[in-house]
Amino acid sequence: MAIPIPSRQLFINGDWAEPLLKKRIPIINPTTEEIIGDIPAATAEDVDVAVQAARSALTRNKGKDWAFASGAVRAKYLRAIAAKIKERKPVLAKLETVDCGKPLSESEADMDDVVGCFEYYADLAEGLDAKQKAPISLPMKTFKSYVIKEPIGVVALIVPWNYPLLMATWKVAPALAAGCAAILKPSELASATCLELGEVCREVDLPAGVLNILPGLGPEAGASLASHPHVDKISFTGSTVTAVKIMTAAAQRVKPVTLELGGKGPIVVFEDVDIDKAVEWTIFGCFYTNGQICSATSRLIVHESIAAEFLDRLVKWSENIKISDPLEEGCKLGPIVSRGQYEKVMNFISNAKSEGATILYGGNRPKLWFGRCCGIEGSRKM
Ligand SMILES: NC(=O)c1ccc[n+]([C@@H]2O[C@H](COP(=O)([O-])OP(=O)(O)OC[C@H]3O[C@@H](n4cnc5c(N)ncnc54)[C@H](O)[C@@H]3O)[C@@H](O)[C@H]2O)c1
Ligand SMILES: NCCCC=O
Repeated sequence: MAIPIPSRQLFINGDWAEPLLKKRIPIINPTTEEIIGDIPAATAEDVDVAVQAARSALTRNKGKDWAFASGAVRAKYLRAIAAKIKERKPVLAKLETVDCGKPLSESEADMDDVVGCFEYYADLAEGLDAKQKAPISLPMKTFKSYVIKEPIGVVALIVPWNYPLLMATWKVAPALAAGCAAILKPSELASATCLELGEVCREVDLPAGVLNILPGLGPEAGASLASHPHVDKISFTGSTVTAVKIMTAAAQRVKPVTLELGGKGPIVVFEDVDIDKAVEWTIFGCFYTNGQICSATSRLIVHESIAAEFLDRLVKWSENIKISDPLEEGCKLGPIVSRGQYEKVMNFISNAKSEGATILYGGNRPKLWFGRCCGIEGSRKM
């Protein structure tokens, strides 16, 4: 099924802008490994322009257009964005799937979450108005104290590829609800749906500069944002290695950061469980999002009295997972997002083997045409 891939530029100051150095990055469909389009690649030069646009958005009309508008005004935009995304769900879900490889049913669920998230923060933005200037009682009558909630300023939002539009929304929606102006830096591996958010912002007439979208390489666009003197805060989701770089850059200006990173998620199975249920949840935890989820149950600790039976059923379940083109009905496992990630996974398998692990199922490409998929169950005897 051919999906039209929109050709977009950077989204800066409410409009599309060609990257100043005219750089672009190919979009590779991980299922077919074909180049199906390209995305603009921002560099430090574009980051400067976008940061300036965001600062102007905060101060325009003395802040009354955005930063110091009522929460109800901002909520109106958030709801309008949610409505447009709901309208476009079928197209956005397909675009997400061809861009990052997750099964279509999961991309559809992500789009529902995106809509829900914008609506949720619209409610919170409205709720802010009643909380403004809440008095705080003090023992001394000569002083008055109030709580005033103000946006922190310009925020840089740097996100990964496994939930491209959803991870972006988790950051964009609260930032906008609070009255910040934002610069979103999607992952170079999956930026297509984040760029469509730019088109949605245009259609709902979001004030110019309130949201800017700058795809690009991490060390170029991402690093320039992290170290920019006029970015007030950074929110990052991704790997720990990158987080260290971002935190180091932010520390030079004592800039606050919020980090959501990866880890190793163990699932612990006791001897008194319903084995089939426990197997089902282990499989879900491990293979959802093609196994590329921060909360993946990537470490399994099973009580030894049920281990043999548990592993046996785990393998049987694994054999029944439908591995296919993620656009295909019923697909449960699509391709790994990129060649780089595929190689990382294969390295994990090879390291596990050399440390004495037994591969119970998979561990190789399941079909020749299907370049990058890998299903594995392993039991480490170490
Ligand atoms: N905790 C969570 O909620 C959560 C959610 C999703 C993913 N993750 C984690 O994300 C990781 C996978 O994502 P990834 O491979 O895209 O991570 P990554 O750290 O390689 O990249 C994340 C983002 O950071 C950017 N980046 C890379 N180098 C940079 C630099 N020097 N300065 C600034 N930005 C830079 C990338 O371009 C991308 O946009 C996994 O570890 C996963 O567990 C965590
Ligand atoms: N449901 C989204 C979880 C994000 C982590 O990868």
